Amino acid sequence: MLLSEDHRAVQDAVRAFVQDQIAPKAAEWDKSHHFPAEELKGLAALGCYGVAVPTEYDGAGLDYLALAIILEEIGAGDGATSTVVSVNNCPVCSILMAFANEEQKQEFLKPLARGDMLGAFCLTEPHVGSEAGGLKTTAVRDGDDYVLNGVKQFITSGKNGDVAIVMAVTDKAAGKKGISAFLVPTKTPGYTVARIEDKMGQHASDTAQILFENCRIPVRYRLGEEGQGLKIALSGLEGGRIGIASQSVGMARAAFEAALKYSKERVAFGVPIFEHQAMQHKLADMATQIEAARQLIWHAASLKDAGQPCLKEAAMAKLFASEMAEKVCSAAIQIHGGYGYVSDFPVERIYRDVRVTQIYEGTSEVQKILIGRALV
Ligand SMILES: CC(C)(COP(=O)(O)OP(=O)(O)OC[C@H]1O[C@@H](n2cnc3c(N)ncnc32)[C@H](O)[C@@H]1OP(=O)(O)O)[C@@H](O)C(=O)NCCC(=O)NCCSC(=O)CCS(=O)O
Repeated sequence: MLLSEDHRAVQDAVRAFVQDQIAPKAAEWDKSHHFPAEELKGLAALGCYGVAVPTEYDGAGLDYLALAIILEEIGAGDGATSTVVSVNNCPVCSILMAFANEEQKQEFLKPLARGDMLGAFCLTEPHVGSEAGGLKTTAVRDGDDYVLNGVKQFITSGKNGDVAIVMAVTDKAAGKKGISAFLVPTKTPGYTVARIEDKMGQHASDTAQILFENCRIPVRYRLGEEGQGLKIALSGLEGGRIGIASQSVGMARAAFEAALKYSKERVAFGVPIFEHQAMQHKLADMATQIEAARQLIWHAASLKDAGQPCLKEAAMAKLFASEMAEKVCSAAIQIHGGYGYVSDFPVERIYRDVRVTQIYEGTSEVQKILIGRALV
């Protein structure tokens, strides 16, 4: 698929910023677990926080293809940073665009799209991940308020975020149709960061467990109607999966480029190892897999931009890209030999960062459920 001049311009601008401001700092952020607030502001100024949000709501007014391109570029610089930006765009901004009323858009969507606020998405719970409809957090109506109680798990930007979209049960008897969605400013009393996860990778983004203890929010912060919460969450995850697929390609690309460079420098048996046919075959496979994943993502994004159903295509893109990325990053370590296993070279960090793409925003197994359903 050929990119338009406009998409190329977006790609060039974000790539230049990422290679200047993010990629050189990623290793240090990984070691110090530093949250890159300043660089995120820079990305927000480039329009990366609300890429597909219309300009009337302070977004960049672009499309999902642009978002895919942008998240690949950020992912190539730092996986963790691309996760923060991805979640803010989808599911957070995309859900607000689709389900928020005008007042909610003014109060939350505009600052989220500008980068004056950062968003989080609270669906997963300690005992409920893939079975999204089985969540236990409750929201009980009390006059003009709802009172939230429960625990949410693995929440990107749960600590550094300003507002969270929270799914909670409002009618237990109604099962999946008894779940509702709420906007919860993270400063609301009763919203507590219970723990920050000590992760394998992606150290520059916070992943939090959030405790809701009698967390009281006004009824006007409910998104859509009571009972629409699961639909709202799952529709937001569709674009989110295009985003995670895109960051996977970005990380795989960075690992591939590091391996290609190393293969031209490292000498074995009298020649740079790149000269050995076995090495070229490995690199050829990696480049081909990356391009195949990218094309699946751009296809899914283009369908979404055309207003066509893309649940299956987004699942395929996420499944293929995240599985591909782990294999490519592993191959990049192999090409580096022992140096691939130590932190002097970037591939060790990228491999740790990329592993979770097969898990969050729906595991590979969940993507196969979605693809399988579409085949019936
Ligand atoms: C495994 C599942 C796919 C099972 O789903 P269900 O069978 O329980 O739900 P459905 O009946 O299919 O859907 C419920 C409802 O939603 C509507 N829906 C579904 N998808 C869409 C969509 N893309 N657009 C619009 N509407 C949609 C569907 O039509 C139904 O509505 P009606 O009843 O017809 O009115 C599912 O449970 C699943 O996907 N599980 C994985 C959850 C997941 O990805 N979790 C990760 C969360 S985020 C995270 O990991 C943390 C990182 S971060 O901070 O974001």
